[in-house]
Amino acid sequence: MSKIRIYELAKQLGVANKDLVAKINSIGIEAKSHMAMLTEEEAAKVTALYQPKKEEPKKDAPKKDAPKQNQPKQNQPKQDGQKKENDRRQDGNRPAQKKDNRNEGRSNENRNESKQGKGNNNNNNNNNKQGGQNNKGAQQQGKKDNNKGKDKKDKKGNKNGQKVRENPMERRRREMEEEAALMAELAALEAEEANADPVIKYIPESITVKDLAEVLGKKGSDLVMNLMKKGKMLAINATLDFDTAASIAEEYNVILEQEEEKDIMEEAFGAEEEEDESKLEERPPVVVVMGHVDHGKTSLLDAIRHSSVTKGEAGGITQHIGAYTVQIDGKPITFLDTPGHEAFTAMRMRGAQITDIAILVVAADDGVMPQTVEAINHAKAAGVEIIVAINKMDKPSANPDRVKQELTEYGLLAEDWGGTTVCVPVSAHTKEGIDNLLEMIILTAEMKELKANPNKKARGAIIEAQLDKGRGPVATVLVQSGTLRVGDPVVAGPAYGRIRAMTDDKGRRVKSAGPSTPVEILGLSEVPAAGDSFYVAANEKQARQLAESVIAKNRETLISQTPQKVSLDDLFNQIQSGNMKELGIIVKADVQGSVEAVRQSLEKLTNEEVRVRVIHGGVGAVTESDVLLASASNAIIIGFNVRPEPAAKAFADEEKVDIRLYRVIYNAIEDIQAAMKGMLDPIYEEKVLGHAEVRQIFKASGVGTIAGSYVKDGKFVRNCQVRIVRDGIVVYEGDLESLRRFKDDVKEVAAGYECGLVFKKFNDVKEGDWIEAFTMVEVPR
Ligand SMILES: Nc1nc2c(ncn2[C@@H]2O[C@H](COP(=O)(O)OP(=O)(O)OP(=O)(O)O)[C@@H](O)[C@H]2O)c(=O)[nH]1
Repeated sequence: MSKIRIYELAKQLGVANKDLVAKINSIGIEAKSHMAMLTEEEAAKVTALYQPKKEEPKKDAPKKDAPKQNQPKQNQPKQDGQKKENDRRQDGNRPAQKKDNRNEGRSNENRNESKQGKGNNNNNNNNNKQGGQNNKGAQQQGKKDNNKGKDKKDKKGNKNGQKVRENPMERRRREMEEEAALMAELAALEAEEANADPVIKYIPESITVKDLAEVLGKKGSDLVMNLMKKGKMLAINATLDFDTAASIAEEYNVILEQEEEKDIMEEAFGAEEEEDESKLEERPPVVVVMGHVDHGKTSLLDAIRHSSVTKGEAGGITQHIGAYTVQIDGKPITFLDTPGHEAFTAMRMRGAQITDIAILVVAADDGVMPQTVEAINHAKAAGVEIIVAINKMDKPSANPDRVKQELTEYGLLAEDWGGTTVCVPVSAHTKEGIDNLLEMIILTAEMKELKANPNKKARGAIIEAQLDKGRGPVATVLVQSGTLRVGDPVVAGPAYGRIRAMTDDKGRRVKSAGPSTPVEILGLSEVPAAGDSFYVAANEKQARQLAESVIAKNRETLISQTPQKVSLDDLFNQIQSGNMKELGIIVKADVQGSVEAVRQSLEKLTNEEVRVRVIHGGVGAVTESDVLLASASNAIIIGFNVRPEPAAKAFADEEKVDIRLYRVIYNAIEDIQAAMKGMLDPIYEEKVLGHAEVRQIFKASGVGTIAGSYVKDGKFVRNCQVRIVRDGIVVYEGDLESLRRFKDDVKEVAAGYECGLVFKKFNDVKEGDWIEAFTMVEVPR
């Protein structure tokens, strides 16, 4: 054993958890609770503390090996079952022990009791009382069944003793009292021990307060109350991460262990484990091309595969299946043929890490533009190697140095400037530099030592998929390991089926596809999503069952995850519950200067609990791509003097991404600051409750003017606010002091009833006045 929890050691030593924790702390080892872990060394140190005490007290108390000689009968039977407790029992048997020593003995016996039955325990108590007179106890040892009877005998014997000796009743009484006290203490310890024996329970990665309460065997409301008393304000439906739940559970003596997050597919097929080196073979790199609009992504991809998709598909030689492989000096490179980072991010969102290298296309005449920055951020976030292709070098206005200069601002320093980023000047038009770029890709890939085992069942990712009228669901898949074959039963998310046919990127029918090979497959039951992983199942039945489980799980996840996205309103709760360690923000503004200003001001808000990080900043409207990034990174979007594009707004609503729009930077900072402290001022909105007409005025001394009114619509409720309208003009707005029906105060008066209204500090109400009742309600931001 390398580590031991304190409660386990306490059990071994037979001491109360609390005492042990105190003792541990007293020797300078920090331990918050009995759940804390001790290293082997620490445990030994602590154990040592308890050993000398056993030996020390009596001169006739035997040392080390002696007990066996002196108290053989007493110890032997117990040794059979409980070697470790043996010594402690001796403590209990010793008369002149100090109080805490006695406690040790007792708590030990207490445990003993639970293990060996009551008789035995009584027996020990007797031993305790009788101190050195161990013989009786010793005679009783090992005869558990007879213990009770023996015990009685003991007592009788004592009584006899009293008769025979005229020894003072007093002493007997004291003894009885002592026994009673001892028993009570024992019971208390027993209860404590029962409590202290922690239970291990398993929970998922996150759990709601309600479910946690169930796990702990408590009422949800009790748990909320207890947490509240400890200063943790958590709603019953609040979701706690594992660590928070575990620390709460500790207080209830429950150890939480995390259930393995069971990915249906991984459970069925096993995680992609480290392969035996000898089985691995080199595989082609998978490359994605990213960059700003019109910087030449398509042209570059085009130039690379020597066709001209921009001028229309040439003779059907190359099929557009979403990915293709080119051979460079006999070495293949697989390109994802979907330029732009949307597809890339969509895949990443679904957990698919399929690309090895990202080519960042930057037009030499245009330089780094907003989408270039986005692309950099996306690639960095995914941990993908970036190679910069400075395109359009054929243009007279091309200025590669400016591009390199601008890239430095985003952490990319060109190799020839002393950095590590490979920058290759190219022209998709003249093909200048393309070979060099491809060479760099090969080099980078070699450095990365990309390998996979082709000799096993295939698994990989869906690159794109659509429903073809004639052929049904068609999916382009990228095999990541193993070899995919026609006839294989596959499952990809909710889709399953036996592969009917496979086509490669050149439109040729193929029978198999190895690692890093893109192929189009037919035969799936439905259209999977880009980014879904696919697996080859044992048979079609297994594939179908797994797909069905995925469908069911997706439904659950959709329901449970939807409200979990971060928003400023629940930021504080998330910080409190430990869910939020980093607040990601995307800043969009009208000018670059504002973006920078906001970035700096916001990042300064970082404190010990939460790090504020602007993961992307740019000029212009909030776009769908911003929302996509926010959603994938669980970030919020802040806009200055910009609006979201309508589609982005709709997308944000769908994805539950919080978009905040401001005109003044300071307001944004204030909001985030307030949200981090849980003090975001709520927004209130007036809600009209009803209307009444004043029909008669009464004066009552001590009360003031009572407006006898008739509720026309809605209702009036106690403590609502009112405005009195006379000839279209509001003459009073304030609180309703009292609401009565006849002489009684009432909670509410509905439409069609008469009532008496008294207004706070306003008596000038007149017949015919129109009263509007309203209340202010908090509205979600
Ligand atoms: N002079 C010159 N023009 C180029 C080069 N590469 C691309 N272009 C032109 O730049 C324009 C945009 O090229 P695309 O390949 O469509 O750019 P893109 O980045 O794929 O654009 P989107 O798909 O709209 O994001 C086209 O008019 C191309 O002809 C180049 O190397 N030199």
